[in-house]
Amino acid sequence: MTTITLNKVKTIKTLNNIAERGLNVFDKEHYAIDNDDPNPDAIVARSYNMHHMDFNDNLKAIARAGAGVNNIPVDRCTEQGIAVFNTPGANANAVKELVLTSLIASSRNLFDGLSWVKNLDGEEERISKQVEAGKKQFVGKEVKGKTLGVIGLGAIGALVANDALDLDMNVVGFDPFISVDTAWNLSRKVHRAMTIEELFANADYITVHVPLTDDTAGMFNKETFALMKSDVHILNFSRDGLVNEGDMAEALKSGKVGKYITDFPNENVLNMPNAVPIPHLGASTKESEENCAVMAAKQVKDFLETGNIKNSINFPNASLPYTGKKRVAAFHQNVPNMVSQIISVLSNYNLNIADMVNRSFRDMAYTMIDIDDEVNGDILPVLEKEIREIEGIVSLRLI
Ligand SMILES: NC(=O)c1ccc[n+]([C@@H]2O[C@H](COP(=O)([O-])OP(=O)(O)OC[C@H]3O[C@@H](n4cnc5c(N)ncnc54)[C@H](O)[C@@H]3O)[C@@H](O)[C@H]2O)c1
Ligand SMILES: O=C(O)CC[C@@H](O)C(=O)O
Repeated sequence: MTTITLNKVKTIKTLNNIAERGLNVFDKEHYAIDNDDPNPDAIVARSYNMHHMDFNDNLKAIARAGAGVNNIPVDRCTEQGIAVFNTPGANANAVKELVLTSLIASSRNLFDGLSWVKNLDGEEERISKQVEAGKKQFVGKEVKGKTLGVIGLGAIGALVANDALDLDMNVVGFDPFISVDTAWNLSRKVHRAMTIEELFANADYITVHVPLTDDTAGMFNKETFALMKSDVHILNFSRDGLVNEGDMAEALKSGKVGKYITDFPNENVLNMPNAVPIPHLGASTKESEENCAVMAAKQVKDFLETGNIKNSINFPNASLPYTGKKRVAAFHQNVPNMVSQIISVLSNYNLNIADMVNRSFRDMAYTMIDIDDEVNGDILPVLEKEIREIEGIVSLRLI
């Protein structure tokens, strides 16, 4: 087994509450969790909005213990050479369970019924009379035999779609970018809609599981509501920005949308009739919080110690077995000659290459080169300086 030598204690800053099992991945000999350090090596966060934050030059990685990364200024991180990670699928089961719970509970008017009954007062006999007289206002609908439209068949959407079949629902899914892995896991009984309009036209319930991006923002609006059945129930456990909330308020008032179940309450939602606001509980289970925190911490630790990358959203995935030899890890523009220029610096110092990997992602690329020879500590700063000076290098580490 290769022993990894860390020169100094690295600091990890956490934003939000990160499960202890995840933080324990960072052994105390080599890491300090220090939320006051202005120059941490890495940040681990959940939904904390980082758009207003400045990032120090020492920061190498940000890990989102969760799926959505719209709280992170990803483009700015890429410009500064900071790797951003997330934890795909680690909280999917938690969200799926709450989606299916809310689907049935809201269809049965359970949330309204519970608030009503909690406000009843009087003696037992009077309460039971009020219950029997009042319950007719909460008559609901069974989901069996109805059609659920699932927009986005990724980690969460695919689980929801498969399990809704077990509720005897018809399931229609729409995802033009579905991954091969998810397609394999999706039941053949899930009907794949060719257009989102087809899904809108047929669904009695619609649940959305896509990231918030420039393309998906406001995808629920008065034009798309017009394509839906009347009294459709919409479940949003993805992000509030997917919905034009002014249009949603109108659609709820007119009855076009029967219920809007959302994990993202705000002032608008709280004032909407028939909105069911849930306090962002989708991923809030012990299991999911631990899964996400452990996965995020392992990815960051591996990146800091070996340069290897898994589940980054702005760096390419790249992996080279770590043998303990001196490793050059460079994040750079995806343009010709970068690798040869780095190798040329190494060969000027008569350093032989043991292994290397070069991967690209959009405009950027990542190169790791293991040096076969013992490198004299004195030349490391010179090597670092010369490689950094190559045009197109964004960030560099000699690990
Ligand atoms: N409520 C919560 O606590 C909670 C927890 C986890 C995730 N989320 C949100 O849910 C989203 C989905 O999570 P996930 O883990 O399933 O992510 P995922 O990346 O596994 O799946 C997203 C899917 O959406 C698809 N997609 C993208 N654009 C689309 C479009 N225009 N139309 C249809 N499909 C489209 C992608 O192809 C992908 O398959 C996250 O981005 C996050 O915002 C919320
Ligand atoms: O951390 C949470 O509780 C929510 C996470 C969720 O919104 C996500 O995108 O993964």
